[in-house]
Order: sequence, then C-alpha cells, then structure tokens
Amino acid sequence: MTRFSANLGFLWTELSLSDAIRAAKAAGFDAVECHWPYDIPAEEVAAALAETGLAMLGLNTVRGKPGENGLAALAGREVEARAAIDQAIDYAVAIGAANVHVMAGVAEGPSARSVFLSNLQYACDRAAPHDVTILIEPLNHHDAPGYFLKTSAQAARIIAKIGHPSLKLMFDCYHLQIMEGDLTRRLTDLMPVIGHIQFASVPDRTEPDCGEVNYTHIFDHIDALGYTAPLGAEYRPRSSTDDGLGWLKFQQNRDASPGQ
Ligand SMILES: O=C(O)C(=O)[C@H](O)CO
Ligand SMILES: [Mg+2]
Repeated sequence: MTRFSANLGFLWTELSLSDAIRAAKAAGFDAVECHWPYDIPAEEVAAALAETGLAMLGLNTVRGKPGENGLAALAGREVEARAAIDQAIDYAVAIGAANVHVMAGVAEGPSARSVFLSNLQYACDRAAPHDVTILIEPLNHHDAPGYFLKTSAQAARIIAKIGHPSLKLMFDCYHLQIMEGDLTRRLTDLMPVIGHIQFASVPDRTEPDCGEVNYTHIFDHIDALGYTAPLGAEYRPRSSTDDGLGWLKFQQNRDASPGQ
C-alpha cells in the first residue's frame, strides 16, 4: 500500500509548522517533511510530531544568500556549508527526522564537484552516528537555473564515488521528468541508491492528478519495486491545500479496493 508524506514547505503554508503537521494528520497523510524549519524551536516541532504520531522524514540545509540555492558546492564557502550541515543534522536529531537534504547551490566545474564531494563526506561522517541519511537531489534547470546537481546520472556518480552508506538520492519525479523523463526505468535502475521519493504534476508542479506523468502508474511501479516508505507530496496546490486533496483520497481508496 502506497503511503504519502505531506511536504509542509508547499502544503498548508498559511499555518504554523505545528498546525500544518496537525492538518496533515487530519487529512490522512502518513508522514510529513519540510524545507527550512530553523526559525521554529525544535521542541515545538517535536511536540506536534509526538502529538500526531507522524514522523518528519526530512529537511534541507539552508540556501545561503538569495539566489545561491545552497552552499555545499560553492568553492571558498566550506565553513558556512559545514555550519549549515551541522545545523540541519542537529535539528534533524532533535526532531527525529530521518533525512537531511544537503543543497549544492549554483556552481559548476571541477572545483565545485570537488568541494561538493568533500562537504558530502563531512556530512555523511557527521550524520552516520545518528542514523540520519544525507540526500542529494537533482533540480530542474527551469526552477533552479545553474544548480550544480542536474541529473540522476550525475548524482549516482557522486554517490558511487563517495561510497558511504549514509548518502542517498532524493528522486524527485517532478524534477527528473523535466530533465530526463523515462521515470519508470530510472526508478528501477536507481532504486538501490534512492533514499526518498517526491512527486508533483509536470509541468505545473500542482496536485499529481494532471499533466504529463501518470502517477497511478508510477506509484504502482514504486510499490512493485518493494519501496514502502512514504512518498513526498511536494507540490503547490492550485487553490487551498484541503480543496486539492482529491488525489490523496483517490489513491487511498484505490489501495483499499484491491483489483481496481
Ligand atoms: O525543490 C525541491 O524539489 C526540493 O525538494 C528541495 O527541498 C529544494 O526546495
Ligand atoms: Mg524535491
């Protein structure tokens, strides 16, 4: 049965993070995830998670200055990048979050790659004793122009090069459909290195009930591959979050009615 995680960076953004966690529970999500929770005391978030019984699956390292979109591949910014990694891992440990997405930033070339590798090695060594997984996520070139990590092949090469069990791929179906397509085969091939999966309609990044990707097929395929962790609903609602949850009810009812 497919389970779903509400990405609170995009869903219920009009609510406080604690109330958004409660709203996700009331709507029937199985978990939550967020982007940058750092302004909110970790104890407050941990209390809302305990109250609802939902797990926070992940959060991101900070993006740096406007337009930077992360620090981990920026040459000369290693001190800030590692402080961002420390901050994210400490917060994740405080709220029991399983994953930290280390954001690479806008950069290119061999020096960016070597700085990224070295910061990821640092992040993995720092995260492993806490059972936190480090994720890297290719972003599409329309939403994140110049972002260092662009394709799943590039991410897979970096994961293989570092060879640390704590480093995995964030497979965001929305970004990868735009950059590469062939999602079914890519999910199969990359499954051994996937740490988390996200989705949204393409190209609009709205509810997964329209556009060029058939998510019923994708969810069934992920299920058939034996992946059981909740999938991250990371989309911008067309109107209110609650009004746009028809897709969730549809998927949950489908699971409850075998043979459909
Ligand atoms: O943009 C995305 O898809 C993400 O998952 C990251 O959290 C960056 O915002
Ligand atoms: Mg994503």
